[in-house]
Amino acid sequence: MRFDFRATLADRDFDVALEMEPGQTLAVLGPNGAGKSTLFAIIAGLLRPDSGQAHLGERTLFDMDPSNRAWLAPHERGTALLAQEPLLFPHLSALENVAFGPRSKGSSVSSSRDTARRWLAATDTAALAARRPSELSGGQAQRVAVARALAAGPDLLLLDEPMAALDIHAAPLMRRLLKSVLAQRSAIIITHDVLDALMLADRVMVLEDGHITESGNTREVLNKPRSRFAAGLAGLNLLGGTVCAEGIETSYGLLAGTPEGELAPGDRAAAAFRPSAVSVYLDPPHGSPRNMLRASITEIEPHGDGIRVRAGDLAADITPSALADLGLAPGAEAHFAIKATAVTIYGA
Ligand SMILES: Nc1ncnc2c1ncn2[C@@H]1O[C@H](COP(=O)(O)OP(=O)(O)OP(=O)(O)O)[C@@H](O)[C@H]1O
Repeated sequence: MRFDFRATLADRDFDVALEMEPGQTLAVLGPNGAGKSTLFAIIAGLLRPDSGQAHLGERTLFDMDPSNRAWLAPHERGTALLAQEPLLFPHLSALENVAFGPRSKGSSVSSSRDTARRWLAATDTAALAARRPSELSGGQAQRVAVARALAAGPDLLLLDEPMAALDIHAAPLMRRLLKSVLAQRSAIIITHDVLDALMLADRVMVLEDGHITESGNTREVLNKPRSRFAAGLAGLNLLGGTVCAEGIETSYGLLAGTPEGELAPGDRAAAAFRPSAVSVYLDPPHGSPRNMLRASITEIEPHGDGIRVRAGDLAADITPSALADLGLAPGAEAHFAIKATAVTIYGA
């Protein structure tokens, strides 16, 4: 179902507009306090915005315009919210939890239970039907919660970090389950995980300080991020600057790279490159490559099997033995070499 939404909420500095085509899954990414939960609360009818309106298919979820005011209660909206924690009714069995939605929509007891059994089967939890939530593992309870959300037949599914509370064994199972249930279904998923965005979403939207800073096709945004936040998620360095004849002039120095799309001198652009493509030297090496940026080291931290060296917005991945050889420490001036072939430059 088509969904359009626009809302402002002054005391949270929230101002967001978005549109979704039927069957699309949108991933919402953003740092803590960006407004992701606020977005869901307004869509689900738990929070009133100051202005704006939203439509889901033919239904007006809310319209804050005084001349046209409309407000649907949460249970009338056709939305279902799946929280980080499963939030199942503790006194009901898994089957009764899942049957609750259809039952409260007026289905008979037996037909609600049939629907519940179907969704328990679809979420691979049929064998757990008689158990209470306290008798389920975290992963099992979250799968039952997915069944409960879907059994209500929502037109828009809201998933708030559904993998966050799961351990490393349960998360891949849940991801696979969501991949199958989200196909052809309108859904918005809040996530901090780039893998979820890539596997589950058609589009991503980056929310920062209550405003959208970037949105678009998932692969495109992660391959060519324009916001620092998306670049961080994609594991890329992102430096902004101005296009010049040799490449891009950044605050760290000139960077040559491969331009993508039409770029003219003077245009604002971004340069993206992997930290693994950056080498660190205390003294500029002889026969130095073209891209040599000078910066002061701000942090040194473990990263996977290696070491990540940061200098402001620049990150380089080096080996522990290189760190020992170089004797790097925060505060030291260093030279960061980046092969031009590893740098992509595109319009910002
Ligand atoms: N109940 C509340 N009353 C007033 N302000 C709130 C309330 N909840 C959140 N805020 C504020 O609204 C802004 C957005 O918060 P929100 O919880 O929507 O962010 P979020 O992106 O979901 O963050 P997180 O990733 O930490 O869950 C923040 O400035 C936050 O302090």
